[in-house]
Amino acid sequence: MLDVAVARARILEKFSAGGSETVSLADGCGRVLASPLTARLSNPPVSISSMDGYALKAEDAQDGATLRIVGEAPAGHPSCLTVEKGTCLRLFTGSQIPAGADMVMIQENVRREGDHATLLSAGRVGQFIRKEGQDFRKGDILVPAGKKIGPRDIGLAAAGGHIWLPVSRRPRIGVLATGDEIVQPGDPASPDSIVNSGAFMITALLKSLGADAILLPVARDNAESLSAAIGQAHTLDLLVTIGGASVGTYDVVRSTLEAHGLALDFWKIAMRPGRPLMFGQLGHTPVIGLPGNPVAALVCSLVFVAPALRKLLGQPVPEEMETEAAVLGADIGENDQRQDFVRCRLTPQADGQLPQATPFSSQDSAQLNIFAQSQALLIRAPFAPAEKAGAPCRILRLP
Ligand SMILES: Nc1nc2c(c(=O)[nH]1)N[C@H]1C(S)=C(S)[C@@H](COP(=O)(O)OP(=O)(O)OC[C@H]3O[C@@H](n4cnc5c(N)ncnc54)[C@H](O)[C@@H]3O)O[C@H]1N2
Ligand code: MOO
Repeated sequence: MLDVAVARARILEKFSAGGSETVSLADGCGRVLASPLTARLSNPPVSISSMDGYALKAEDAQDGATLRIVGEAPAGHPSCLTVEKGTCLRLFTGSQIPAGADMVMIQENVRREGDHATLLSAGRVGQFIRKEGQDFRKGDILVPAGKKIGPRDIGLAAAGGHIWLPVSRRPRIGVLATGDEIVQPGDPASPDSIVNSGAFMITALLKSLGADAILLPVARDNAESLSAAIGQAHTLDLLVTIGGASVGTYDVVRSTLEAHGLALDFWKIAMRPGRPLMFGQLGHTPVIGLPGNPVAALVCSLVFVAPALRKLLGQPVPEEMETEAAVLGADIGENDQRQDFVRCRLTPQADGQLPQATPFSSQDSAQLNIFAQSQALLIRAPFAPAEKAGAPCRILRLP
């Protein structure tokens, strides 16, 4: 059986960035930036006041000094007056700093009588001035390519003068559940049916990561039904199938795909859960066959499908899975030949200490309730020895 890291590398080498498109700033949140976003203007574009008060020369800013007020400049209405020695200009938060002034005295520290202002404190050069380009300068890179755009990036892009954003096209990923026993959520329950939790869960994950994930109609365990679904594969960047990949008589996914020309790369890997994982290429479309057990399907999606999607989106993908350090919260037995992804609870520890990862007692790959309560997967290498509580370990946080 293939090693997990080798299987991951074999999958990832078949994926590269898809195309890009332009969306409006208002539609950009959650998309992945396709090329770096450069400031088209400086922020602030000129030096402005950060307080309501008076612009003056720092050399005049002595406690008790009285200055003549030469005019007023509300924000958005700059004054053409120059602040000379012995004078000041009334301004407000966001007002442009007038020529000649090099500081702002906050109005709480000024007593105004008619057109004269008496300073109630001293001041210094630059006080309460937001300098031109203090936030960023024209030409600065504001958001790097490959970043998933968040609300703060939208604000930055707006301030930088952008109304259109270059983003990666959303990869089209078809999610195909298979099985005669599979019914859709909400369908009348029968004792011999299993609800299609898998495809809904995988579609939700892929959408949250930026894909145009398409929930395909459930295919039955026969070549005709599967063939109908597979016929759409050429319109997809990736086809993900769920179930029917094992060794049972009715596990016909692989044979049907092969009859349609699937070039099988591998089938079965040394992973728990996830042993029957399959990967191949159907024409131009890669196909990842996930195991039917829903926990196995999602764990495999995190390890293999999510990084493939990142590559399609043009995002950097580290060569190795990104795991975190933790300590075991309980003793654990030795592992067999499969790399284990153990559902566990994470207990935060005091500052500076690693979280404790405690495995759930049941690790059945069909148990969604325990899976939903898990915060991480404890990763155990093939043939890892038994370990005691407190021993260092590696975890993969669950989304
Ligand atoms: N003799 C063997 N039996 C099995 C082996 C094996 O090596 N030898 N492997 C086991 C492992 S590990 C897994 S995982 C499963 C996976 O098998 P399949 O990928 O063929 O999946 P199915 O048999 O179709 O389904 C397994 C299980 O999951 C349910 N299922 C399927 N699709 C969904 C869905 N979309 N949503 C929710 N649940 C789903 C299905 O009803 C079955 O109960 O095989 C073991 N057997
Ligand atoms: O490894 Mo199968 O993938 O759940 O139990």
